[in-house]
Amino acid sequence: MDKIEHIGIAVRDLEKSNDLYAKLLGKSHYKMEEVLSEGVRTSFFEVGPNKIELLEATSVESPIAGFLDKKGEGIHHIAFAVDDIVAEMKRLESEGFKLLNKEPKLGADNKLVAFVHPKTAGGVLVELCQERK
Ligand SMILES: CC[C@H](C(=O)O)C(=O)SCCNC(=O)CCNC(=O)[C@H](O)C(C)(C)COP(=O)(O)OP(=O)(O)OC[C@H]1O[C@@H](n2cnc3c(N)ncnc32)[C@H](O)[C@@H]1OP(=O)(O)O
Ligand SMILES: [Co+2]
Repeated sequence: MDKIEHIGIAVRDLEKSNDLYAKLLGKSHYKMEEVLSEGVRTSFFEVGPNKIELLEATSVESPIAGFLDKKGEGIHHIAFAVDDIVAEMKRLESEGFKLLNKEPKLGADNKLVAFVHPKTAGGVLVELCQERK
């Protein structure tokens, strides 16, 4: 794990939350992007070497919709930057963590991503992110 790549925050209204985080951080988001496969619309803010990723559900099946229903708005996941996501997935599996996807999948912000089940990671949903070449 190289660094915290982003903190994912579940929000109900992306535009409203963009305004809130722009006030909080003193700067606007630098991009918005929809990830159809995840049923999310995202908005990214840069904070030094790290990022904040706001996530709004675009479908009722979206993991974000389920999270909002059960827990409301708030921190959803922590994403770590990795050099070799396949190797890292294998290492985590060998350490007893449960991966939520067999292969890396396309994420937002030009990344390959994978997720670790929160029940095997101390109650935290962990995302691995590898920069797509
Ligand atoms: C990829 C685009 C973008 C990017 O950065 O590139 C993203 O980050 S997309 C983010 C949205 N996508 C995902 O979250 C994919 C991975 N998530 C999942 O597969 C599910 O959400 C899962 C498996 C974490 C939970 O699914 P399920 O609907 O089965 O939820 P339950 O409510 O039954 O949860 C089971 C158990 O886990 C706890 N839980 C659920 N979500 C979280 C969370 N975000 N953080 C911590 N814990 C979580 C939940 O409370 C249940 O625990 P229990 O003790 O049984 O109540
Ligand atoms: Co993320």
